Amino acid sequence: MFSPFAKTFKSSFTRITFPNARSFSSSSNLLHKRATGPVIPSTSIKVFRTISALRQWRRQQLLDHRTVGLVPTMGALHSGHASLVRLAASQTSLVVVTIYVNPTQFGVTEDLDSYPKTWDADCKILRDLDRDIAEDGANMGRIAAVFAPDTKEMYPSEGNKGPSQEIDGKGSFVTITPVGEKLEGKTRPTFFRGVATICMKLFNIVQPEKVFFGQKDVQQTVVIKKLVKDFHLNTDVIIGATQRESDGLALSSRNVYLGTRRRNVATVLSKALKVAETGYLRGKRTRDELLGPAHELAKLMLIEQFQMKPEERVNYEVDYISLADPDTMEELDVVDDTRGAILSGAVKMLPVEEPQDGEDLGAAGGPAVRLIDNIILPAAAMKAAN
Ligand SMILES: Nc1ncnc2c1ncn2[C@@H]1O[C@H](COP(=O)(O)OP(=O)(O)OP(=O)(O)O)[C@@H](O)[C@H]1O
Ligand SMILES: CC(C)(CO)[C@@H](O)C(=O)[O-]
Ligand code: BAL
Repeated sequence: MFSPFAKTFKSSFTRITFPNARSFSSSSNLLHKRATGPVIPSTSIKVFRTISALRQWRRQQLLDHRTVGLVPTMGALHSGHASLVRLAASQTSLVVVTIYVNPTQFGVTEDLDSYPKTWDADCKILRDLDRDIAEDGANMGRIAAVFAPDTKEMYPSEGNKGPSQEIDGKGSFVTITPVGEKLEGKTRPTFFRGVATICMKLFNIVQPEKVFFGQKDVQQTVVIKKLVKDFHLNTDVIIGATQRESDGLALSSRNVYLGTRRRNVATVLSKALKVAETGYLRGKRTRDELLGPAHELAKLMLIEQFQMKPEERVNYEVDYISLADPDTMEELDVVDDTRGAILSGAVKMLPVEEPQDGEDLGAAGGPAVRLIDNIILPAAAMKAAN
């Protein structure tokens, strides 16, 4: 494990048509065809589809003493991903971005099949981003490679049927408990098993000096830190700040499912968390003092919606709003000033009622969308030594 070298990949580039969202990859076959070659056109960014090809490249970089920063993604790239790539380029010589929609982190009833796949747009984003990075003299590195394997490459023992997505499915899995069973793990019981498993594979293949993850998926960062610590993986975990729309909504690939009506209300979660954060900054420390106003805000916003006509309103369910320990994600009754806490939440935006003719319902017809977000409550500054 974590032996110095690894392999290659192939990707399927499944094309999905989104009837109501910006079109993703359907038209630009030119870039698509070119991008299946060894580099993204007009760049030096290599495209690896097999583990063996990637390992061969990685071996040379090791011999040349170049550091590698890994940014794992599921594609459908946005400015949140771009910020992680920039961060990686500021700290390592060669940035490797992985684009792989990992089936084992999706439950059997979740959106694996409709998950946005935007290969052409992703290549353009990486091309432009790499140019920007090159122009900024402060950077240490560039985007060196994209690793976009297919599922046969990543789950070699599972053949054509692919790995199990069932809760009690058999296979070679990594589990990180109890943290992976709480919060997101409660609603998505196979999620962190899938994430830990695919990240273990990616870390073994790419052998990065540093790995970069977004704060937006805060529980994922806790799981990854534990994976690295408990399996003695030789890499540093670096967390990048959550990137947001101007109204506070955290960027997320799944936001394309929202459509206009729900997009306007999707700020409910970030607003609720902000209310709790304000309480903390004003000196409140107990669970009730912090989370009470957050739940109240979410309730009031929903009441407002239900005063509207069905064809105008939006419905949502708060899955959880949590106040948890920053290392274990155990729920807290009171925040310990010396440790701070993680405020996090999940809201399910339900499909709109009475969709109107020509209404922008969002990608894939506007299914239910699970939004997650969080805010770190910092440990109080230590008093000056007395
Ligand atoms: N708004 C954001 N700010 C910073 N990092 C982000 C943001 N959104 C995603 N990331 C990070 O990008 C990496 C890849 O995430 P992923 O490809 O799943 O995108 P996503 O937008 O989180 O998608 P999804 O909608 O499926 O949750 C993860 O480390 C994730 O935390
Ligand atoms: C880390 C990750 C790329 C693993 O598939 C995914 O969970 C994500 O995009 O956050
Ligand atoms: N960013 C998290 C990936 C997922 O929800 O599957």
